Amino acid sequence: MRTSIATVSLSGSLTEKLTAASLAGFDGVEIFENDLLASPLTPEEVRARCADLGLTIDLYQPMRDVEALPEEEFARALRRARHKFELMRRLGADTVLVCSSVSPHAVDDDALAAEQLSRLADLAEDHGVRVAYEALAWGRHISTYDHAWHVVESAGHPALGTCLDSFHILSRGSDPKGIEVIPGEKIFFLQLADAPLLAMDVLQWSRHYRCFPGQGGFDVAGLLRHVLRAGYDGPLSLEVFNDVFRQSEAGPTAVDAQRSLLTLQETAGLAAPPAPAPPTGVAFAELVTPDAAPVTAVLGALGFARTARHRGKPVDLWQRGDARVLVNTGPAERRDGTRLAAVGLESPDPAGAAGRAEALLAPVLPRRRAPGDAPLEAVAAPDGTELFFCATERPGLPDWRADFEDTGAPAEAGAAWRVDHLSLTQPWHQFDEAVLFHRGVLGLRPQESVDVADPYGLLRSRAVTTDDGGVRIVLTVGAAPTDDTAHAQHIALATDDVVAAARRFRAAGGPLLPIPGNYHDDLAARFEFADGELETYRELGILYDRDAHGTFRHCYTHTVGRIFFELVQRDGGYRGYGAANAPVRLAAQHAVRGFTGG
Ligand SMILES: O=C(O)c1ccc(O)c(O)c1
Ligand SMILES: [Mg+2]
Repeated sequence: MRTSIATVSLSGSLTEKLTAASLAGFDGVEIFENDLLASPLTPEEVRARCADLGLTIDLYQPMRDVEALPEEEFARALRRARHKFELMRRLGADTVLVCSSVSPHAVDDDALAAEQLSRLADLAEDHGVRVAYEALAWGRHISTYDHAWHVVESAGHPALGTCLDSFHILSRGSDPKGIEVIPGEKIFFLQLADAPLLAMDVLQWSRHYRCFPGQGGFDVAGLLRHVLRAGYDGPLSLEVFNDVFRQSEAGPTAVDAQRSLLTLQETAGLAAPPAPAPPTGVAFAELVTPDAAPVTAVLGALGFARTARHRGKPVDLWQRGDARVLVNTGPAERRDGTRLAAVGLESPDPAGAAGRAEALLAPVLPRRRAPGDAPLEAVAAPDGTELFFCATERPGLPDWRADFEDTGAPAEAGAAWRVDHLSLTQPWHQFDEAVLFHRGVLGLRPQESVDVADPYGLLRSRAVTTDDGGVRIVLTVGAAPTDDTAHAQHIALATDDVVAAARRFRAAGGPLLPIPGNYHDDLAARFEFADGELETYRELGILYDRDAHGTFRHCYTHTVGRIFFELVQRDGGYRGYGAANAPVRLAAQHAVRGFTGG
């Protein structure tokens, strides 16, 4: 179907918004009145610009406080409307959005509302314009879509139809099934937006927290199915009021928006991009560093061995069990200190996964291959992390390790070792985009969003995972960009004996993050432990958590550059990440930062 986006969803001048929408592949736009008023372009120039960019103007909006008014006030509304219809002729826009009245003078009288909307539609018809009437969730007397439709239906005017907006419908908990009784040709326009599930005033929620479908908690695809069953065949248009998107660059936001519509259409059965081929595990995590010594000292103390070296690049493979860490000291990588630059995702179908990623507008990375290197498909995540789709020991697929030569160093025993999860800090303005990217492009499932108190800020964290936990990526955001502790990334390593792993690390000279005694005192109050168990945790700085499924024990290494490691032991199918312990961990990291340095 045709795709459209409201200019209010993007940042910048009208020209910047239109350019971004066009580059991201939208077919049309809804022009917001404020964007036009603030533009130096004449309506004719806006029309020409849109035509040059291959965009149609699908909607002009909004007109407010038109219906169910005392006659004098309605006369003033008609006067305004006449001006706007004339303007729309200059723009070449044929549909205007009218929001349900919020005026204190509006009366609770459906017959009057229908009569006045009908008179407005008469005037619109004379100008070749159609009126799409939308119930605002906070409308004074008309605030639900079925009520708005009832008024439109009783007006019975050919130039009057309704505009459905998923936010207004779903935020009020209305049942979208009722949309199916509306004749498709009377749905003049469809606006789509998602939102996180928040308990707050609906106007504030709408004006500040909307997000693109797939980023929040509404079943927008379910609503779309009802709209399609009604016979709607107009554009799918995104109308997203969001404080963060208003501050972000329009170009990437528009791509994020288009990706949202692509996955939404897939879910609703309207499009079939290459099917998701979710990763089954983490093949490797790649660190880049100007100086390998500090981080390889940590890996060595954790029991990793340098088992192989890349044949053509300064990249070492460090391994313990199925946990693999690449340490890259390439010259291009010397600037930012030690950081996690790439993730190898174990894929049953690397080419298929890359094909889907490309279809969903993920930037495909140039293959940095030397002749003879195994083919590696890679895309960039929104935060710049390179994601490689690769295969380890899969019959019929090239093995990424073919590019590495064994060092002969024996890997330490530890069959149970693997990457449990990766925690990746997102740029503050790309959190929702990152969630949608990992869900849509990689086929991971977003979990609940969690707030974590940091002594100097508040972090938001959301895991995206495969159902079996083979891949777990924790996306985090928050605190000031200058806060190094909140912006560290980490690699969590699963072991079946965290106590032994912690002791080994410490015996090898690796400092474990010290945890305050108050924390362990509190654990004693919350849980019962076997004799000596708590004392061991206290001694090693091991944190503890329990959920309905099992238990979680974890501890932390010191930080090198932007990276630290976590050792975790999950028992009994524990599903979380120890979020309850994260504030203590963050405070402890702030406390040691002064003398262990970055
Ligand atoms: O917040 C508003 O006023 C507003 C205006 C126009 C819309 O289409 C809408 O959904 C909300
Ligand atoms: Mg709307």
